[in-house]
Amino acid sequence: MMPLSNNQSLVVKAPLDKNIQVLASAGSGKTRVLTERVRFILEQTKKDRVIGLTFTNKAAEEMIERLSDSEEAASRAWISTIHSLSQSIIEQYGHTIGLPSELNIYDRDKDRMEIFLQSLRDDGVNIDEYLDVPDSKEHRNRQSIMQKYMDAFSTIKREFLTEDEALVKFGGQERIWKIYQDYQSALLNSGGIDYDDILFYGHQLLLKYDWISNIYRTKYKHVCVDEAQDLNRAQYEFIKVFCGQSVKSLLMVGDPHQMIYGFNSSSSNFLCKEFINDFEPLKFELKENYRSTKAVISVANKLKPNSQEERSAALVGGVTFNKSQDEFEEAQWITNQIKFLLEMKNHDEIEGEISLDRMVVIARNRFVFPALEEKLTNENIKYFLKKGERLAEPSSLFGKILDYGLRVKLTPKDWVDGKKLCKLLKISPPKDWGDERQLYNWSMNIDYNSNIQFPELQSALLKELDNLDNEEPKIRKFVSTFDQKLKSLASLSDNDNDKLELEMSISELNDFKELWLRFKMKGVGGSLKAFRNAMALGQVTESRSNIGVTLSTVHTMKGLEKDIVFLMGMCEGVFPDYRANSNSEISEERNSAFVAVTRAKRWLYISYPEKRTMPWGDVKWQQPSRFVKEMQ
Ligand SMILES: Nc1ncnc2c1ncn2[C@@H]1O[C@H](COP(=O)(O)OP(=O)(O)OP(=O)(O)O)[C@@H](O)[C@H]1O
Repeated sequence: MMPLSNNQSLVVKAPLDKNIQVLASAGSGKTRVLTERVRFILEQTKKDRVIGLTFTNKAAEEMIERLSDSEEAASRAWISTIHSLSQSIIEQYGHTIGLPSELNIYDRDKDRMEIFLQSLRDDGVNIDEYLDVPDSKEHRNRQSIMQKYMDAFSTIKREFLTEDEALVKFGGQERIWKIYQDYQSALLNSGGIDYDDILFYGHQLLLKYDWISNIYRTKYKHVCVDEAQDLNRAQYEFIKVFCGQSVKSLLMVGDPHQMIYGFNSSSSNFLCKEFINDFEPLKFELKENYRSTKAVISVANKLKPNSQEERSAALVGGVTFNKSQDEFEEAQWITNQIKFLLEMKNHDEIEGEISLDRMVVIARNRFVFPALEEKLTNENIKYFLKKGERLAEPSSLFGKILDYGLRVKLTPKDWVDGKKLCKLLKISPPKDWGDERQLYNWSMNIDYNSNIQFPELQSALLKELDNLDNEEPKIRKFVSTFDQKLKSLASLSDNDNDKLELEMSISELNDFKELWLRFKMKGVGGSLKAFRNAMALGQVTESRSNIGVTLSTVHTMKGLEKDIVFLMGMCEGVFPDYRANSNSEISEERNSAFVAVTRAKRWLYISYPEKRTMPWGDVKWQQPSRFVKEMQ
């Protein structure tokens, strides 16, 4: 491995009892410095433990991978996302503030909405009548009002707003606080919490009970935070109270130019201002870009003047711009470039053979990709869409029953999933929720003559789910039983619809098995509850090897790099997004463009179409993105 630069080394070897701020540009080796710092702390001390905090599970895995050769790291370093750390605190001590001992995390937006609507009904609000308007425009309008409430609840939790602050922020709506509190109680009454609550309650526990925080503070003397430009109030306050007065070694690394989660209430102020005021850290800057060629750095610097310094040994590289008539011609152009590069095979600037796995096509959002996907498929070029950490919704009836059934089994009070299940099974929902044997009862109530697909199979599925041991579920056996059942049904069936349903069911059962195996490999537990929560927190998303050229949104490519980057669909309205109007929103779009560009190690191709077909069929003229104009 290349040695650390002098500046990187200064950070890694800084005194162990000091807080440290590192402002570092794209490709300057942040992740590298962070992992080497963890290694250094472990080497220099005999017993000290370190916590490394990241935003995504992928980033945590990347760090664990880089430290995998260190035995000390295995026993004395805990690398985790901020949410996972908080979740484990809640699991241990949540009962002290009245949280259920078995946590159910409502990870789907529409489930949270259902709980919100129920809390309004309980309050005597006739919300169903309100939402049931025939005019479709008005209907959407009212739904979006409800969504605004949900967003407000998230903001209250992410920004730790008090009642008064919430009142100011949401324009003097006097009832907002009461409505919010009712939603919170409704969540707890359904046996669960939502994603934002994880940090909210974790913070509350650490703040209220010194004895709990001291357990962690005594154990972990060093805390290292990656991508700290993306912290929001809840995350920052959580870290702050986690460290308290006794942790004297808090390292925060970040790049203000790459702050792209403003919609999550993130702000680089936490790294750049509050951290300085609260922790008085030593300050370091890393500007040299070790990743990219001169050509890429020069374009990045046009978007963000003086953000990057060229390393003296940087290669020349290349940036190409292309204007196409429409998105189909653009897709053709990219496909041609890919073929040309593959035929070239070798080039001095690329280590090893030029192959599809060295390439990524990045766009502002995933709706830009269809034309390209079609072209790549026609030309037999393998590709895959890079997924975020959220799991896809199941689409077969079997997959849905498996998913909702598991949730209800673990949280019998979870009426949200319970009701969905009853609807699918065409049985009437119970009056009271909480019966431990609900699934078994429902399996007996299914009417085999009703028109649900494969009622006997679904009934058997509920029974087997009910049978699973919570602590030591025999998932392999469960999966193989249903795999056989589904395959034998498929061999008997001659109805196309049924065959399609069975095919999807088999594939979703397989996904379930893969998730389980991945979960088991992680060694974070073996119970069904731990499994479900790992799914909710995105800790077990796809491990399947991805083959071909990567298609990714900017946000999913954060922190990663490829030799060859295509940046497509660069029109005004797409990138920057048409919803970005204020200065701060546009500046965040610029950060996103900067992140996209700086993923490139060697060559960058930037393209835009002059016309695009809208989802409703119209063809619309496009303006090239202002960012393209700046970069050209
Ligand atoms: N001292 C060094 N010498 C040579 N290469 C280095 C050095 N430090 C880092 N690199 C390489 O530079 C690239 C960028 O490093 P890394 O991913 O750690 O940067 P980063 O600052 O986290 O990037 P970003 O914020 O843009 O995602 C990697 O390929 C890494 O191996």
